[in-house]
Amino acid sequence: MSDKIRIAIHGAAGRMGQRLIALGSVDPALQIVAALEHAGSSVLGKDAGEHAGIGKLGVPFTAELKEHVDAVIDFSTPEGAMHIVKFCAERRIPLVEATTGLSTDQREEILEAAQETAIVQSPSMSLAVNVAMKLVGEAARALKNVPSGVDVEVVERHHRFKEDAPSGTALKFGQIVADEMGQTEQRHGRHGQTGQRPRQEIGYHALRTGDNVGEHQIVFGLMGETLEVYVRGHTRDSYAYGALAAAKFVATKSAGMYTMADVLGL
Ligand SMILES: NC(=O)C1=CN([C@@H]2O[C@H](COP(=O)(O)OP(=O)(O)OC[C@H]3O[C@@H](n4cnc5c(N)ncnc54)[C@H](OP(=O)(O)O)[C@@H]3O)[C@@H](O)[C@H]2O)C=CC1
Ligand SMILES: O=C(O)C1=N[C@H](C(=O)O)C[C@H](O)C1
Repeated sequence: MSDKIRIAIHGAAGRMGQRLIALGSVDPALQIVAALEHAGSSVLGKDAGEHAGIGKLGVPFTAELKEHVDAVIDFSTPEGAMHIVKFCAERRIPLVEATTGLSTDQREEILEAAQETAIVQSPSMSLAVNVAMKLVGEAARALKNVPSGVDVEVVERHHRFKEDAPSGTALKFGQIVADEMGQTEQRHGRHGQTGQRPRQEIGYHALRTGDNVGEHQIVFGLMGETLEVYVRGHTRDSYAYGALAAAKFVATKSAGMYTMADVLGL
């Protein structure tokens, strides 16, 4: 019996799924044993390695997980995510949950599932983004009492295929700021006779252009100067490597909710 960590990828035919198949299959600590897709997918039965452009892997796309696995990684859709969260919670299978665009209720359900199994959840598995989250928290803490006020806006850029806006990462950056500075409102874009900017809001601006794999710019605007934290992905592999590290981390953990800061030791 191999001592490799056995993983399944959910949403395995997608943009992220393909990179996880490609990178996971050459990681000596891991074995990809299942490539999961939804029951209506046109790829069912096809080889996941061939679909990912790495040649035959011997792992066909399936709609149901039958194999024993040590962890599942989910990059799919909110509906897909809720399906696999329930599945993993019922069977106590550790889960890496990366899908964004989740509703408040769905996030609540994931928290409840973490009472049954170990879950690493983050809107970004990237090392640079998670370090940027620390920096943004630090900046918000340092600036929260500036007497003339600080305006915070989050600008994010992603590819034209992205289905949710603003990105889960942008919302997380905003949450980190609000937890420190106390803003109570979200403003999504501006148009027309908006009036002066209220203090208590965080502005979000979502650009969708070309094949951009993800950029986030957190702007702290003061009177007389501006501080910006900017983090830019060059390739989806930055998210995929983080998710594979999270799978190794979560595979041996007991039930609970974990973050990428836990995985990365930040
Ligand atoms: N946390 C992070 O670091 C990152 C998170 N993401 C998030 O991951 C998610 C996926 O992104 P991306 O790979 O670009 O998207 P894609 O649309 O390329 O991939 C999603 C895949 O999931 C499949 N799918 C759809 N519904 C279900 C279902 N019910 N069950 C199982 N699979 C399903 C899709 O199939 P079909 O095409 O047939 O619908 C597709 O193959 C998004 O929410 C994105 O925001 C992305 C990058 C990084
Ligand atoms: O859809 C994407 O591509 C990405 N989605 C995540 C998000 O919504 O924050 C993470 C990353 O920026 C790429």
